[in-house]
Amino acid sequence: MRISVSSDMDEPVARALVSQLRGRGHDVLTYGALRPGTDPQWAVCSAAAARDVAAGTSEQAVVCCWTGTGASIAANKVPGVRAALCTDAYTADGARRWNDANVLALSLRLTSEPLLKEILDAWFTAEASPEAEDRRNVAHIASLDTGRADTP
Ligand SMILES: O=C(CO)[C@H](O)[C@H](O)COP(=O)(O)O
Repeated sequence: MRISVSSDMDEPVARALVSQLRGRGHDVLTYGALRPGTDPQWAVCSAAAARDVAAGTSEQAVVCCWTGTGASIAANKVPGVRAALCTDAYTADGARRWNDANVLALSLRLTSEPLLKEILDAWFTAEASPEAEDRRNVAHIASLDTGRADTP
């Protein structure tokens, strides 16, 4: 699939991320410090990658910053985006399964290359739950995006 990737810092793990995604056969579009000429500020490059997902030009995105928090906050401001900050494989599995997350946020500080592989394995293996309760939660997130929440 096509995946947009952003990072505000040119760290070895960010480069490993791009390389691992390409190695898995994905078409990777980079932003920020990974792509000279684009704005490397975490709020800017994370939102750029997230907007690709909202626009449908990328199926998913991975947004990175030192803590992962700023990248996830910025990505989640884009309507239609469900970004999840994942620091382990279990969380990545749950983010895809229960949250139907379409953007993976990573901490450059906490993610080693072996851990990155575990997180990506879980992220790309898990599928969104078809359970009614899970779909209702995800639909509620969509209603929050529009400002017309379906419940208080
Ligand atoms: O984790 C981050 C934001 O959530 C940034 O990566 C961190 O603040 C470092 O940014 P800078 O190099 O601009 O100080």
